[in-house]
Amino acid sequence: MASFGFSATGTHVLRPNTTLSSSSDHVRNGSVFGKSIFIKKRKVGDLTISNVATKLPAVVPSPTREGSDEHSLAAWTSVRQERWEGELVVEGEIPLWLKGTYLRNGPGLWHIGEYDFRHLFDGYATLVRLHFENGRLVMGHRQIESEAYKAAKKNNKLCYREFSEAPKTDNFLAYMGDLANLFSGASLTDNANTGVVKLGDGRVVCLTETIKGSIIIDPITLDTLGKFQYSDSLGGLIHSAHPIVTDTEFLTLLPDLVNPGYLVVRMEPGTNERKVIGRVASVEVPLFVTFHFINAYEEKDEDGRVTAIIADCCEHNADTTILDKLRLQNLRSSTGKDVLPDARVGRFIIPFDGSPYGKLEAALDPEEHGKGMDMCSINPAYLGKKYRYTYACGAQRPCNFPNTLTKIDLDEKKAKNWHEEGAVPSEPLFVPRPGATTEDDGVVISMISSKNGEGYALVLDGSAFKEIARAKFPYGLPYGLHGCWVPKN
Ligand SMILES: CC1=C(/C=C/C(C)=C\C=C\C(C)=C\C=C\C=C(C)\C=C\C=O)C(C)(C)CCC1
Ligand SMILES: [Fe+2]
Repeated sequence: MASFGFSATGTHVLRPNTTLSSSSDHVRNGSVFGKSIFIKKRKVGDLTISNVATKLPAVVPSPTREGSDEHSLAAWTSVRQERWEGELVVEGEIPLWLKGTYLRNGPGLWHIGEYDFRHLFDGYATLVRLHFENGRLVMGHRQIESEAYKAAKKNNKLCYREFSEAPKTDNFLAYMGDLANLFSGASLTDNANTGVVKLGDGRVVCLTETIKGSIIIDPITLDTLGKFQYSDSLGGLIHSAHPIVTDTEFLTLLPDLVNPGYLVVRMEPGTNERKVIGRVASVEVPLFVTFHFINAYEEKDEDGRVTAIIADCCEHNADTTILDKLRLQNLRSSTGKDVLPDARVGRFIIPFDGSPYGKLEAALDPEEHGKGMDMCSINPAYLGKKYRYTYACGAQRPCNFPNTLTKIDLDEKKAKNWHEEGAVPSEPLFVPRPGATTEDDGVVISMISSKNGEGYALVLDGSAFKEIARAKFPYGLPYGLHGCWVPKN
């Protein structure tokens, strides 16, 4: 009995004029849960793609399990099989300049055997790949082979602590052992399910909030290549899984438990060594709740002197109940109910005049984006600079989760919203057009869960914020968190 519920053969959605290769291209490629995956490799134009037909036990989550049935939103239902790859049929036109791969990571498998996880963040890392080239689109998805995931498969039970889940202990002694392992970090997960970044040296690393949950993957095959082993002696158990990554540096925060605060660390491309470059000094600001900062930059006066730091974030009105709303039972049961707590683009104004107080205000009227706001991106060329546009998920009420894609103009204080009734979009990633001279010249990529249980990739024009292409997935995929763009060089 396979430990994970997967469906039968992966179906392949192919463009009308392509044919599958001969069976001689079948490559038996390892096995998942004792079953075989057959991969057919073939050339389509200059795209090498493989169609993965998985012969796995047809164990589909029961209607009562995970609240799933063939018509429920796939966003909150476990990914139906370990992996799939194939070319999708594109409706509309993908710009020929769009050449590269959008990788999106997220917690897409929310059960083990008969046990269903409680929280969105608990799921095992599911990596989705959208490769754009010559106006065509190849999609793939695959589980990340963390120690936590492999142990769960092998033992058919939770073996490491996840966000809201802890392994069951049989007795008090085992409980004390688990507690000791918590403080040593041994029982903390390496389930790298939160984000994925491309380092300046080309390595692609999946991340979660635990340092040991830094895992290198192959951006083409989605193979798990191994742990990203930091070579410094900074130690610690957790870090921010939301680093700043450019072609020249990787910056993140390490909590300093000895001298309360955060260390700012920097790692250069081609190395695994993080170096401390500073600490986070602080001023007092109003209470706030955020998961994600959008951008920050120096505000200067007419003489070029820095007068303040402006830092924008997706701010939940200092209300922590958003975490409870992200419990899977709530996400599955409250579809269509207007229970999503309000959120806004929170703008911090941190003064440089020595004042110990900073301000927090809404950067625009939250009604512009339905008082929903999270999962944001910007044009990476404007990182750390004064900018005008951010792309995020907003709300069209009534809703229990952000259900629009939203382009926010911070100068005009206006928003443009894309919405499909009953659908849930994941984080919109802005990809600038090579050679672009304006901030919003590019495309926005997202993955959509439709209300009928299906799913598709969506490409919007970054300026008009109108749909230019979509491509349906072979089946609905679970919700995902953060992604990155890996240009085809
Ligand atoms: C936070 C810690 C841990 C784990 C964190 C994990 C696994 C994921 C965190 C994901 C987050 C913060 C996602 C936020 C999404 C926000 C959304 C979709 C908001 C929508 C609102 O409208 C460990 C690994 C358990 C360690 C301790 C700390
Ligand atoms: Fe995040």
